[in-house]
Amino acid sequence: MAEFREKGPRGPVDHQKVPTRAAVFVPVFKQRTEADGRGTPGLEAVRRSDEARLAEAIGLAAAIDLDIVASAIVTGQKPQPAALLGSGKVEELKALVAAEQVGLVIIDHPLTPVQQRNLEKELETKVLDRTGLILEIFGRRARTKEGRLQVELAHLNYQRGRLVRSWTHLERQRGGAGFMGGPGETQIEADRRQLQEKIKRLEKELDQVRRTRQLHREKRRKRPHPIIALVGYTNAGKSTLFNRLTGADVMAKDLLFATLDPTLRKTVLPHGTEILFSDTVGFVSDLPTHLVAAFRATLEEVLEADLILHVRDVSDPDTLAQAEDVRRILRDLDVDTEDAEHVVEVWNKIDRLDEDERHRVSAARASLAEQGSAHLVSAVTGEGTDALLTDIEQRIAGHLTGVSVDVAPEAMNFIPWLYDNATVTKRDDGEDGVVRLRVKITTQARAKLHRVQQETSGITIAW
Ligand SMILES: Nc1nc2c(ncn2[C@@H]2O[C@H](COP(=O)(O)OP(=O)(O)OP(=O)(O)O)[C@@H](O)[C@H]2O)c(=O)[nH]1
Repeated sequence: MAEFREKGPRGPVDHQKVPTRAAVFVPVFKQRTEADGRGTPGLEAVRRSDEARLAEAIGLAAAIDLDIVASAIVTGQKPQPAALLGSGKVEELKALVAAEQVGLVIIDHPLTPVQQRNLEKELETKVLDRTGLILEIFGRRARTKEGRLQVELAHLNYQRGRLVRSWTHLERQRGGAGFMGGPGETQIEADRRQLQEKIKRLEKELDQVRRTRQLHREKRRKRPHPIIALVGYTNAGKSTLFNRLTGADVMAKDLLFATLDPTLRKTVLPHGTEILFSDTVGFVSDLPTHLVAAFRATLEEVLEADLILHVRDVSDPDTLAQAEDVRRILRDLDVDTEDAEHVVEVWNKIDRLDEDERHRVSAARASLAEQGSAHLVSAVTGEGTDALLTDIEQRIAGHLTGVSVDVAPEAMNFIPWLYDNATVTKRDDGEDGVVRLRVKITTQARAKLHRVQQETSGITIAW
């Protein structure tokens, strides 16, 4: 967890902007709330410690240009409707905020619009809740047009939710139904309409971008390369592993959500199988449902993957809770996380474990044996990655068969087809003009190859 604390704000540098002095507070209530529980019901063992929650919140805050000058776990009996925290606590925070000249307060808990407004008034600073913070981070990280549009849309939907809620809240205060008109309401109505229009415009634009991407995807689908998707909690080491496995140079920094847009890269496995690796957005606990929905399209890469690698940071004391969060989001996306054939766990950062911890992790892994194994790796040192690649190849090979193809000179035009529809693992250009190829091919492409062979003379195939 120290890892989070070491992080400085390393977002895209804006030289004109001095980092905002910020404070991070994690409310913890004796009377547990759903948001506070954060784990899966019944999974007490994986419930985050308060310290881990604080460390993560600081890490998230540091992911944007903030200078964290104060942080604390704030305990209370139960959430208060007015300002989430009781008035005594708010007073304490106010003093801290003033003493440290804090310009932004992050509350790692969902806030109702009323709570947010009241806290802003009391503390005399801007206040962000967890969703607001995650949206800020996403906004800064999105690179592609689609990514940017998705974030903007999620932001607007978030705002819309807050407008609607505060509006109904006003209604209730005024005595509820029957009250029509009035300046406040008209203004909110107008704001809502404007938001609605903007949302519609964005949705249309996004649709267009997606259609273009869909076309690319369909083109790719015709290719025979299996797709392996890397998923995992933010900072688990997906991009580092992606680089290690593909030799790519994707930004892998101590930067949360460095990968917001999916990145695809082709690589060749030890025995010559070509595959595409896809690096995807990092997950985080309490990812608001509408945000997951917004990224659904991006995550379609994951849904269509032949194999999903769930990358976990096993050096993080919170690794169990993080894994559970990732599984929950995957399940939301209709991925069967119990399917060990399809989802493989990769336990990363083992170089950070001492002897005892290694033992413990190995034992935990051994106990998994029945449900499919996990790979112990270090994306940084490369330990375990060869075995991982070999395992991937074995799993993928089930989908591919090897075929030998001899192409006579009169059928040379057929060779590019073969490169497009199969993975060529060996090629001999014989002196007799015959090109002898060894290829790996999907069942689908096999049927096509059979048809092409019947229509073209000069092709000999040993199935
Ligand atoms: N010691 C050690 N550090 C690692 C390892 N893998 C990744 N890291 C570090 O962990 C940090 C996060 O790595 P990334 O690869 O950016 O993580 P990610 O999962 O892609 O992060 P998001 O983009 O936030 O989803 C970086 O500082 C990496 O250098 C590992 O095997 N060992």
